[in-house]
Amino acid sequence: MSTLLEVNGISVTFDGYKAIRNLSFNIGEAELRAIIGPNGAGKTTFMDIVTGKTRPDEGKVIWGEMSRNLIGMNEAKIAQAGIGRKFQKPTVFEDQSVRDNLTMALKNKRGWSSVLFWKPTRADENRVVELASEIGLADALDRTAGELSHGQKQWLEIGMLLAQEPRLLLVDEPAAGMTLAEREHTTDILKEAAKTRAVVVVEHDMEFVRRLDCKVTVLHEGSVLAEGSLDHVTSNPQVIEVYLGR
Ligand SMILES: Nc1ncnc2c1ncn2[C@@H]1O[C@H](COP(=O)(O)OP(=O)(O)OP(=O)(O)O)[C@@H](O)[C@H]1O
Repeated sequence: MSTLLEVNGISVTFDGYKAIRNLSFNIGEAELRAIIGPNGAGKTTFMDIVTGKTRPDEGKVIWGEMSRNLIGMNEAKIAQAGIGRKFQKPTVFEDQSVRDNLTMALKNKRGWSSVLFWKPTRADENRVVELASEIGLADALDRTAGELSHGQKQWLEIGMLLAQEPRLLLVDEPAAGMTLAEREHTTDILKEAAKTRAVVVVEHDMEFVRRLDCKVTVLHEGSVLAEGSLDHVTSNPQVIEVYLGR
């Protein structure tokens, strides 16, 4: 598998505290990866660095075939380069229908210049239906987003991000606040999405991570402590000590 994202020697200090210490690891094209680690391990800061929200003191984030360094690029440029981020809380337009939310996400993909005069084509309408079915909301297209359950809102937001066709999707704690059935469906959506793009999931819920059935990176004190299958990392004595033993 070729590398899509390479985090190379990243360090970040907040008020004298080194939150990220010489962090290095790679994400492949069309890879599903889980990132776990105890509170304060640096998971959110890692996503903030990749998306341009936080600038590291040292290191590079190398992206794509052209090996562009993302450090120093602003958040909008990084999003345009193909990196989407799903925050923990869903941020859908509550007063709009599922269809309109997905349509707006397609519209955003076209950029600001075309936004004013943009009208969805038949192909766009079909894409909206396709996206709704990918996220399990085909029957809810005309429902108002505000009426959806928490899990459904999360899926809608994932659909809105997929509408923008990112090559890398970063997802922050998708399982939080979901029922078991919702968590299972979320796993399916993320696994399916990762067939055609890289998906990186930060998650505390171990059962959810097990169902993702993918390579796991364990962070601790801002560095990679272990990497491999969930069984491999959870049998590592250091991981047990710093993370699972708590
Ligand atoms: N803006 C900031 N200013 C000061 N310290 C920060 C800032 N952001 C993060 N930190 C510190 O950096 C460390 C890493 O935090 P981070 O939020 O990345 O961890 P995390 O692994 O996402 O934790 P959690 O699982 O609790 O979300 C923590 O010690 C945190 O307190």
